[in-house]
Amino acid sequence: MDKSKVDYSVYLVTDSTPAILGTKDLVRVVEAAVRGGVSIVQYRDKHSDRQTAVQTARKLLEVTRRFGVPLLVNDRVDVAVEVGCEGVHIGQDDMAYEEARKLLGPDKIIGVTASSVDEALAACKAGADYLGLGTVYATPTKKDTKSIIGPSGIRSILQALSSAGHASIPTVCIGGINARNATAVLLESSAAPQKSLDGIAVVSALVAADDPAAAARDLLAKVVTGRVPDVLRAVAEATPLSHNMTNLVVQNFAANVALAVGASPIMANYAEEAADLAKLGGALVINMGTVTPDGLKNHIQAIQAYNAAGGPVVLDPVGAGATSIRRSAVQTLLSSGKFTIIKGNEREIHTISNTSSAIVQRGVDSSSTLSIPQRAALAKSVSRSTGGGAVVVLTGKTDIVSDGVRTLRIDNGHEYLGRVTGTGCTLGTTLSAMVAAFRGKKSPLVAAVAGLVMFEIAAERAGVRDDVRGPGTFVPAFLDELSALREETVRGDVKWLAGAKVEAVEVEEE
Ligand SMILES: Nc1ncnc2c1ncn2[C@@H]1O[C@H](COP(=O)(O)OP(=O)(O)OP(=O)(O)O)[C@@H](O)[C@H]1O
Ligand SMILES: Cc1ncsc1CCO
Repeated sequence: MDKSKVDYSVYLVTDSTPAILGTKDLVRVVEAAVRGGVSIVQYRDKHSDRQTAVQTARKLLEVTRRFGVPLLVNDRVDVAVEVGCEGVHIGQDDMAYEEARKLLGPDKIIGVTASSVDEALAACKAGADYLGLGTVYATPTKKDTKSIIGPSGIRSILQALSSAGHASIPTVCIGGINARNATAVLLESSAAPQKSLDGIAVVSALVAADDPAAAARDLLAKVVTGRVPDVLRAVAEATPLSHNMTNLVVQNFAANVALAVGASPIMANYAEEAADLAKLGGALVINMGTVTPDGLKNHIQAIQAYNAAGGPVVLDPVGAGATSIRRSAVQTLLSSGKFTIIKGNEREIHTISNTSSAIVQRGVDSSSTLSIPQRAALAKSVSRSTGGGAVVVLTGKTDIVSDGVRTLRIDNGHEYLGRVTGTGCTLGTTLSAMVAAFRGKKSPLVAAVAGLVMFEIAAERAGVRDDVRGPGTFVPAFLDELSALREETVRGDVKWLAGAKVEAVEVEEE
């Protein structure tokens, strides 16, 4: 397991006590929660004897390995060593970091709890792989007021970490976090410049839940939404290059949208330039809207240049189902390299899908519209079928975003977006800015959701303005609102985010 790729978004800490677990089976609860969106599990059991702890850890490991998420053991390093799980979490009173590292070796994850700036800095210095910051709020089991630091304590620690050069250490907050307070904690702590939380750790919000999978989905949507300001701030800070190889219709609109969201656009269709441009830390948009044989050759060369430089590539297969040329062009593009995001409407994404998928075969002919569960299954299966694990964004009145594991729906937007040409294309440009600026954070899914939420809430705000009387007056108002959302977010005013309609959706395994 590559430690740098661990996703800390929704971090489940188990509790086997009857007061929290009740009479349920812990392994089943964990399995349901992981299916719902938990990205990392910590087995915490202060009471069982060693043999029981080893047995339970083995059962949990069987579940977490099946879903590809890491399992850590709280405190009991010997149990972690015996079962060979991905690492441990240690508190300030538990075995010292150095001793744990000696027993586990360099490749295992060691997380450390920190309740103060000093503890956090010491843990970073020792070499901890991530920090659990808290206790945020008192809980029935943790009333020790000394360690209760609230969201403002979290923010102070994050600020100190970033000033001390530890901005890249992953952090989760822990202690009394649940679906009701998660958004507030994430937004308040993300007011710290440069550094915000990577996730939330929860105990009873999942272990005591009647439906742990639904509770995990709910938390996942909140964590992803709570990270939107991070992405927008990263764009504002980096002003990343958005290199567009796009269609003839949207050149000017796309360049203006790039500027409004905080990126630096260049419309450059000559692929010989791509190797140089790829070195500038931006992202490439490949839009097939006005495909030509020459354009296709340039697209392939540019995709390969960005792949070689490790730069993100957004594919927009415009009109992919409309002609046989486009059908084969999109296949040529897909086989020519890797994509970070593939964005298209239902017909386009369906065209590039592997139509052996039962869900797709049942639902689609040229005129049909898929239900939300079918669209979610389609996005997920297309993401899985692209070997590199591209995030698939399926647009429409409801947008679906899937990274092949987690699938979310976004219900924001305004009908004027469907009455102006090129909104899909300029959304592609927006997404390129987001993935370019957020690439160090390794979460193109979060970047994609941020782009969608910003784009669509800007459209909602523009759509209700008094000076907007139709699609014509909508376009300039939309540019204004995109720009205003960026400015508000940079100022730390994220009230607009309360209007975000993001939900995780359950997708049946095929
Ligand atoms: N009726 C609607 N209500 C709300 N949002 C919408 C509506 N129609 C489209 N959108 C939004 O508009 C954006 C573009 O999606 P759409 O599916 O229209 O793209 P497209 O067909 O590729 O567009 P184009 O070809 O014009 O570039 C998405 O963010 C989508 O959510
Ligand atoms: C109208 C049109 N034709 C080719 S691309 C494009 C822009 C919307 O996708």
